[in-house]
Amino acid sequence: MYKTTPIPFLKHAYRNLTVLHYQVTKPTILTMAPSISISITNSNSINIRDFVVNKGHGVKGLAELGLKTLPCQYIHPPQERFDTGTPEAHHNSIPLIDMSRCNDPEVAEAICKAAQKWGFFQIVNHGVPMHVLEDVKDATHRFFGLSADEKKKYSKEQSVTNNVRYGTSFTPACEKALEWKDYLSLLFVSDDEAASQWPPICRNQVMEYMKGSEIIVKKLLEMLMNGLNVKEIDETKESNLMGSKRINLNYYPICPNPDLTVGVGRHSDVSTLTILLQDDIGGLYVRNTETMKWIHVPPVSGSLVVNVGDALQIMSNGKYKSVEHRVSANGIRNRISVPIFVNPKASDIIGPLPEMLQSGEKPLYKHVLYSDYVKHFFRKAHDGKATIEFARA
Ligand SMILES: COc1cc(/C=C/C(=O)SCCNC(=O)CCNC(=O)[C@H](O)C(C)(C)COP(=O)(O)OP(=O)(O)OC[C@H]2O[C@@H](n3cnc4c(N)ncnc43)[C@H](O)[C@@H]2OP(=O)(O)O)ccc1O
Ligand SMILES: O=C(O)CCC(=O)C(=O)O
Ligand SMILES: [Fe+2]
Repeated sequence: MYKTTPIPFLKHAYRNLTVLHYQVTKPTILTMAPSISISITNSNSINIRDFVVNKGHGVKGLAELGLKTLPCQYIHPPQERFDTGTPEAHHNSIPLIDMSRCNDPEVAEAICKAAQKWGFFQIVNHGVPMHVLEDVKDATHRFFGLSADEKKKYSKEQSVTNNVRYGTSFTPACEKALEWKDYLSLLFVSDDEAASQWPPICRNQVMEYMKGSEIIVKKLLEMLMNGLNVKEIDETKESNLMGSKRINLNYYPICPNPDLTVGVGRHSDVSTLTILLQDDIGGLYVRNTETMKWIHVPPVSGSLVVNVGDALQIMSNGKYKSVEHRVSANGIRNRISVPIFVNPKASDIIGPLPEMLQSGEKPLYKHVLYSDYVKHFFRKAHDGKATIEFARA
């Protein structure tokens, strides 16, 4: 890698139009992804959005240019940046729950309490084999190790199906500041579709992870329903709770100025439950809804992070909380995470469960078509807890 001098030169205050100018000392070839090189001379410039979003290099391709400074398109306003200065005391973190005694009422109680207070908890001894977790992490690194051209085959523009999507940031077209993350999003429709459409480099490992987590997902939802006095999960409820699954592979490359940007901005998930596998790097922060402070979710080897999504907050009429969370960028190591979003079916209508309203409780949410709800989420930049207002009664 050759040496470059001052990067970037910020042309305009606003990001969409900004062109990043490089000044490069001799020689003028920057080596990037294995098979690609860009020739940059003193007069050359590249358009960041075009390079990252349209050309499919992603933020990983950008990071691999050897930037010394964060491009202005990624600079977030001060109030959205991470102040890692005063972390909450260690005891005040999300619960870590041992699922090996999953028929013990105390375990069920701990889960329901965590879903009410934190909306987040971690589980160990969950029954998903360790090699399945390791394999899907390796597969994630393999997918993002592909060339930009290979990955771009799965982009919105080129993918033969809407159910497979490679992208970067969250909604680049709507965002004032981009997020420092690339992703591959896989909506599970059927074994056959996954076998023919998911990228061969990771599909078996993702399938194993998805199938391997089915038992614990069911168990968690049963416990949570029990806590709402829902004794039987009939066909409709089963569809509302776990009628569809989406698995995202997230990649957060090393960032030149992690303090100025975010990996993922403040949001709540639109799922029923999310089961998240993170590696050992750390960077996920959860809002403590009582103090409003951000709490770090420490990586625990072999654990899975579980969080309540908006669909479950709506169905439980607000009893279980889908809590705001966000991810920092990292200046030293690349990070990956693999969430499984367990959702209602797109065609389901969701609202507070009848059991929640039996005793005269007022419905906090109206009934909404789930696909309308998700489209609303995907139509805007991350905006914290605002999404759920779409379903407010
Ligand atoms: C990426 O960064 C993220 C992602 C998240 C995700 C958190 C979740 O909770 S995901 C769980 C979402 N639930 C489901 O997927 C349920 C089942 N699926 C559906 O209901 C449908 O697939 C659909 C989501 C409603 C989309 O249906 P379709 O009619 O096929 O419409 P499209 O044209 O494909 O999409 C509409 C609109 O949304 C954008 N979009 C769709 N899928 C994704 C995706 N996986 N990632 C990002 N954006 C997506 C798409 O761009 C379309 O907008 P256009 O403007 O392009 O038309 C949390 C945090 C993150 O940082
Ligand atoms: O990477 C993480 O730890 C969390 C990512 C996340 O919140 C999401 O994909 O919805
Ligand atoms: Fe999330």
